[in-house]
Amino acid sequence: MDQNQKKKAAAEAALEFVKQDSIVGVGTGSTVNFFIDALATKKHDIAGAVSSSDASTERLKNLGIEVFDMNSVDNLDIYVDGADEITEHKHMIKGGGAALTREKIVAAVAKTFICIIDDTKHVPILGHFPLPVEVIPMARSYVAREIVKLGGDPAYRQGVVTDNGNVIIDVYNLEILNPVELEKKLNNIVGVVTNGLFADRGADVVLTGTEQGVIKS
Ligand SMILES: O=C[C@H](O)[C@H](O)[C@H](O)COP(=O)(O)O
Repeated sequence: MDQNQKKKAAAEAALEFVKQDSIVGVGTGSTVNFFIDALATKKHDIAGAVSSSDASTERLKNLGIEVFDMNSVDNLDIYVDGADEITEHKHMIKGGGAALTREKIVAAVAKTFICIIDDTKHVPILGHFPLPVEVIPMARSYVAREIVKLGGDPAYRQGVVTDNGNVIIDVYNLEILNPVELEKKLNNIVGVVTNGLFADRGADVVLTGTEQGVIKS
């Protein structure tokens, strides 16, 4: 079974959490694309979706799923999204696809965060995957200098503009022993919109696609 088959299996397993007539929070990325395709098979059973990126919105609409404005939704049962890394404490690094800020907003509103991944995403300590930080463009150099003070190696993600019109700094060479604390410290730097640590609000349910099938934790 290859990585894509594992992602697809995890994504399809998330369907069991989708409640009748509900609005579903939808993340971004290759694993979520499998979820959106699966969700389309239930489109007449749900009220619609809220989306964390222009890319997911387009895919949802193309498959006939109504996408609501986030400001018109005051609560969500579930948010389904992938991750770039996840620990046994369900802390994550996200934002490999630059969608971290909208992902964090939708996740914040949802009661249950369901993380769908293949088994390569599990790590003992976060930080091997470079940590994405979304930054207001004029603050880019300042934020990079502040990140160096925190012990990271910042790299500007060339050519990438987020859906919010900002830039991404990827932080290399971090061994993140206290993700909740680092998440707060990075968010305190002026010019940072948000960072890709999802630790203060991590996942609630993890569905991992493996050779042996989907494991729920
Ligand atoms: O910005 C992108 C998101 O945080 C994705 O959820 C994350 O990068 C995982 O993506 P994929 O499912 O493609 O591995």
